[in-house]
Amino acid sequence: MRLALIAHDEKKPDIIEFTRSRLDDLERFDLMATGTTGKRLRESTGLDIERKQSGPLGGDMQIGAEIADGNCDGVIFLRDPLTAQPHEPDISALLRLCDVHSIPLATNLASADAVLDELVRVLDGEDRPESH
Ligand SMILES: O=C(CO)COP(=O)(O)O
Repeated sequence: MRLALIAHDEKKPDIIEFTRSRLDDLERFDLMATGTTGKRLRESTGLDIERKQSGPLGGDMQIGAEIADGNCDGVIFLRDPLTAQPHEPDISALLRLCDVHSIPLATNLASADAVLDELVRVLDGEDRPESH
């Protein structure tokens, strides 16, 4: 199962803290991230994370493309609601694609736990041997 992790600059400490607190669960996923988020998470957690471009340079669009191709099962995107972003159209496009393709999306810490809990529940179901 493939999960995208993204955080705006003001939220990077939060995504690092979140990732540390859910390390055992997150290790079960195939992870990808926008450039700087992925770099910071690799450095601080040692997780193996595929890094896309930095968000303002097209990383949000690349994750959007993964969603459109059916290669992303969830997005945790800790957005900064108080700072204008130069690539706001890219951000809106990514959020829109989550809705188009019905991809679980968390945009703050409280919902991040809820989305991850649900994805882990699905993973546990997939891991369970089939009963006959
Ligand atoms: O800007 C972002 C998402 O819109 C995040 O990009 P970085 O992870 O490269 O900082």
